[in-house]
Amino acid sequence: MDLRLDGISVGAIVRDLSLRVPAGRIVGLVGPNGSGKTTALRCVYRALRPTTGTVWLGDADLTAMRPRRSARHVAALTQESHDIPDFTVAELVALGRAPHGDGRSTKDGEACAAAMAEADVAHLADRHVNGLSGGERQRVLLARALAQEPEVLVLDEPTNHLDLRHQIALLSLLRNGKRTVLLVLHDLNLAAAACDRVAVLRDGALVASGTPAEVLTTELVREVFGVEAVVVAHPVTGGPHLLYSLEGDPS
Ligand SMILES: Nc1ncnc2c1ncn2[C@@H]1O[C@H](COP(=O)(O)OP(=O)(O)OP(=O)(O)O)[C@@H](O)[C@H]1O
Repeated sequence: MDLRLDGISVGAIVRDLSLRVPAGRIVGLVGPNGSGKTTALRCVYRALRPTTGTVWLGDADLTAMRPRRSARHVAALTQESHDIPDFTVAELVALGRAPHGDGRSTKDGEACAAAMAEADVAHLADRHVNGLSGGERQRVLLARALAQEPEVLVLDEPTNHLDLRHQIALLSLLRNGKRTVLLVLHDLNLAAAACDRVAVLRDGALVASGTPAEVLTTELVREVFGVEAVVVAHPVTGGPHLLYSLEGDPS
């Protein structure tokens, strides 16, 4: 099902944002710090109600759906994970099954096992979440979201804390899956590699949207991020790849 943000505003933080994520596609939301990316995402995973506008999942109004029902369709990996209870990894991942039932059926067990394998945390099953490293914890929260078996995944800077191998594994998992994905990324090269389309926010408003090659240009990066970037073709994939120098380096 398509996910559609239709004229979303949140005070002056997000302004009249319209964005479509076609079913099974990955759209990356990028933009400078404070441009409203997390706020826009929070409207999709229901942590925030937009002041105006609607979030549609197919032809259903997500903002009007009961939370338990919307959680059967949409799972989120957020930056709001500071107060998770000190469960074991297996217990925390099992919470992802809550929208579907009591979490005790064979199907629930299978979904959790598959999610933990996908997120590479099966070996941590009996560890307590509070004793994990930042990256391990991030992968456990991903496993919880995957255990929800959502059609739509919403992720806020999911590569945060992850080492290179796990960054690539996570984005490959999204690419190779069939889910509809909206994610915030800071790394424009990861966005170029992983996303079908990229949407750029500045001061709460959408300033560009299109394929990575259409959007991630030297001009856009200069105008929106104030950074000089050279855009080259990735030698393997042919997609856009941005090169930067530090200020003061010879040019
Ligand atoms: N609950 C809130 N009350 C007041 N201001 C808020 C609130 N949440 C966010 N803001 C402000 O709205 C602006 C956008 O915040 P948001 O977190 O959406 O940006 P972002 O693009 O995700 O930023 P970053 O890249 O730094 O994570 C910021 O200036 C922030 O301080």
